[in-house]
Amino acid sequence: TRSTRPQRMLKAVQKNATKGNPKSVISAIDYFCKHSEWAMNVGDEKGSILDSVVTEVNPSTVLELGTYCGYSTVRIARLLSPGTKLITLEFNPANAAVAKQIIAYAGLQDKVILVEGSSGDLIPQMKERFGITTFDFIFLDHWKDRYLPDIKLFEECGLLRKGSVLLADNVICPGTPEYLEYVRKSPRYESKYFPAHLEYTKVEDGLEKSVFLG
Ligand SMILES: CCCNc1ncnc2c1ncn2[C@@H]1O[C@H](/C=C/CNC(=O)c2cc(-c3ccc(F)cc3)cc(O)c2O)[C@H](C)[C@H]1O
Ligand SMILES: [Mg+2]
Repeated sequence: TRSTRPQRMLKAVQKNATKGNPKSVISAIDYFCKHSEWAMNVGDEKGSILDSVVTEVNPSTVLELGTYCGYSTVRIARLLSPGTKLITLEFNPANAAVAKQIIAYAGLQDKVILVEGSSGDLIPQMKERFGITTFDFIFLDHWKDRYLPDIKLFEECGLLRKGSVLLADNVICPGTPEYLEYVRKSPRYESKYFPAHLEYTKVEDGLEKSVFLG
């Protein structure tokens, strides 16, 4: 049967990237998406903004919602200080299988805990399963209509502290209007929009950075 796009992306990484070199894995995926097949990775332009926010926060506890193929997982994990791990949630087993191999090809498997399952089920388990008190940094890049219910779940589960940073992809395209309204109107968040473009296109998109005020 025909391969899937994630499988073809993995092949491109294995063919064009250097094992153990995260930068080359990132470049190989971006090249594949620009010259072979578009895919919904955060991409190089928004990825650079993601890099700068991760570097600024220098988080000890990190969560990513929506691993997909692991592109942003690799971008984030390569910047974490020694001993710090990121937890990434992916509910599609086929995506998780590809992401696992891409993360391993980058040599970052020891810095990543990939959990198969739905954020709605897993967020309430973070404390007991992973010994998390609060998250320093959260990257939201899963189904866009799940950003708002999941941020409310973080609040309910006491997983945010004064200064926790949430960074959300696609707040313009495809768009997350309810989430955007919530974080921009709520007195409990200080929100800032970083304009950019939809990965590998000229379409407007951007990232919303929201700091929890406690
Ligand atoms: C209910 C379970 C929720 N909890 C969940 N828990 C765990 N994992 C979850 C959950 N919900 C989803 N996932 C996983 O995350 C991934 C899903 C990612 C979704 N991303 C987009 O839809 C998007 C679209 C465009 C786009 C823009 C323009 C276009 F024309 C077309 C496409 C661009 C972008 O940058 C985008 O990130 C993965 C496929 C999916 O299995
Ligand atoms: Mg996205």
